Amino acid sequence: MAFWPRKSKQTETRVCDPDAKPFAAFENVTLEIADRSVLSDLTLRLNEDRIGVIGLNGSGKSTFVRLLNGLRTPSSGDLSLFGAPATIAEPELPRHVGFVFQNPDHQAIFPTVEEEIAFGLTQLGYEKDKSRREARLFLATHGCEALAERPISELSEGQKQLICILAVLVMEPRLLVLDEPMTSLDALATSRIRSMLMSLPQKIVLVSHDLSHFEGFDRILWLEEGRLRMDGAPHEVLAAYRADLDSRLGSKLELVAL
Ligand SMILES: Nc1ncnc2c1ncn2[C@@H]1O[C@H](COP(=O)(O)OP(=O)(O)OP(=O)(O)O)[C@@H](O)[C@H]1O
Repeated sequence: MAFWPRKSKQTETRVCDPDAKPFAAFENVTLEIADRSVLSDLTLRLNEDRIGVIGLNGSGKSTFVRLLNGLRTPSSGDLSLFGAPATIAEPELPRHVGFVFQNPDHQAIFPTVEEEIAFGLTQLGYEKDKSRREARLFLATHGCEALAERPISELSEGQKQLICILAVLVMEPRLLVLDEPMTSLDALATSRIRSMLMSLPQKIVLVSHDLSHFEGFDRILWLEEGRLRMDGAPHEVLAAYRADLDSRLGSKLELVAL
């Protein structure tokens, strides 16, 4: 599903400050699912324009980024989003946080591209006709006008993912959270989407296993078994992560050799 439950089209921003610095503040945040600790004791403040999240499978990356748009809530600790406690900010988060999933088929819900884009505008309160017109203009701005009437199901994976990103961008969120959005794309589609992401004015939090996607990023968070193993400048964190992967691979190879 692409969108969060909205309380009302007319929901006015009351508690969130879109310009809050940091946009997210975690204080001893822990999250349990089915009595298992998935995130443990996270304390950090997020304010950079480009933040990457890395870690092995199951380390808690997807769960972590879902805290940023209210899809998950902490079991304990304090989480503040856009200057307000997460539980209070939650109804306003769809206005401020756009979320892009790994699989566009889990996100796109309308038959055609134009309808998918227009839906976001109706959520902002546009009348149906105006939202369709504005959707067309928005697609043209991003060089995608030719796709407007195409059924989403008939698009390539790269085109689908691009439309999913545009469908959240049309709502002009302050923060774009992307959970492995380029996993199924070829090198060309990946490169196009990456350059488009880097040119956006939005703050971005990106989860990826492909470390090359973090070129030009400001900060990397490395999660391991639900804890923050390292947090810092990309060149330092990525080098440490690569070294850790190498040592793990090395020890596995030694075991195989035995
Ligand atoms: N709905 C759920 N029910 C039970 N356990 C869950 C659920 N969602 C996540 N988990 C558990 O939480 C842990 C972290 O999962 P998460 O998807 O956040 O990891 P990840 O780092 O994004 O993994 P990947 O790289 O494989 O996508 C895993 O052990 C997972 O099994």
